[in-house]
Amino acid sequence: MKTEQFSVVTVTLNPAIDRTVTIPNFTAGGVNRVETARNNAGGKGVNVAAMLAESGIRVAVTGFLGRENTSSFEELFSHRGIADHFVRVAGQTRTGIKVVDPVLHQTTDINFPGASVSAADLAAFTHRLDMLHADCFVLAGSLPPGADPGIYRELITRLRLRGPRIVLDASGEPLALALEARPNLIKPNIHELSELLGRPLPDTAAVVEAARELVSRGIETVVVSMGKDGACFVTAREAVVARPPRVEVRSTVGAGDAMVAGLVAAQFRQCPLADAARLATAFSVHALTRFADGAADFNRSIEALLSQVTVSLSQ
Ligand SMILES: Nc1ncnc2c1ncn2[C@@H]1O[C@H](COP(=O)(O)OP(=O)(O)O)[C@@H](O)[C@H]1O
Ligand SMILES: O=P(O)(O)OC[C@H]1O[C@](O)(COP(=O)(O)O)[C@@H](O)[C@@H]1O
Repeated sequence: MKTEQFSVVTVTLNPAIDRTVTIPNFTAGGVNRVETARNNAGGKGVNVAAMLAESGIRVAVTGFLGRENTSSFEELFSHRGIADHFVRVAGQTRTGIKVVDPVLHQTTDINFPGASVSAADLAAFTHRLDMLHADCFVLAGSLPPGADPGIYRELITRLRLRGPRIVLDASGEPLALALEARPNLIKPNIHELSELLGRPLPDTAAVVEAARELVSRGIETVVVSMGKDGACFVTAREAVVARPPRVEVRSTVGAGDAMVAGLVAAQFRQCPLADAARLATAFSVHALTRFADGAADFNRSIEALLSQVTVSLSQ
């Protein structure tokens, strides 16, 4: 395989098919009846790539796909013009259940661990990654069984030699270890950041302070998403908070991934932090207000949402 150049490469080591079921008044411990059900190819880096492709950015995807159920992924990639560099491995890509409750307005995620990857699979993936060149790499999501928790740290160190920007969306031990390799941008949600630092983050001021702590450890940009309360965007020079408008949420699945996609798109526009916060939030709100089937005119939808986001400076 010869080397190929892209604007963005997203890495999803543990992709997932999202089976979204709509259940009005979903009750844990009770009998629940499904109103509608649908399957979408997903996983963090896949969702980021799908949105970037919609916005017109040339993107490739890699990671591991179980060779027994690739069709929904292949359809998505060919439909969106995404270059498919996933390594095929034995077995099936996991399917996760997303319960959307249109009455109680909440989404319940049931995520599975995923199929194991072997040492040979990991070697094939590293070889594939070496062939892919991009201005920006996005490493996102949980790890499949068989991958070392330090894998993001190692991948960042390896990619760093080639000089791209590196965005990481991870949690738990893989995130903690990866920080040592200093990705350019991370986007934990408030729960992931609280777990990382081992303390509660009761308000926005506490979140900004925690993000500054990570900036002081050498991460250029730390973005902390806080669900309906918006997100904090923090660099060494400034901190801003972006609040989404009140919208009718169809599903929160992929809202964080959309924010990552918006942050990457903002890098290509060379936006100041406040504009990047506005754009990233508009991407998230776009994802919240429709199911993952693509908008008739993605860029027009984003433009319309930009003015509805409230951005303010933080202390
Ligand atoms: N219920 C909601 N109402 C309005 N905006 C939301 C809602 N949930 C998420 N968002 C928007 O999506 C962004 C990312 O969502 P969040 O749930 O924090 O990410 P993650 O999926 O990574 O946990 C938020 O910063 C916010 O702008
Ligand atoms: O890799 P993880 O952490 O198990 O997450 C996978 C899940 O996250 C998603 O990418 C959605 O993530 P967000 O809701 O955080 O944006 C789903 O498509 C997928 O099922």
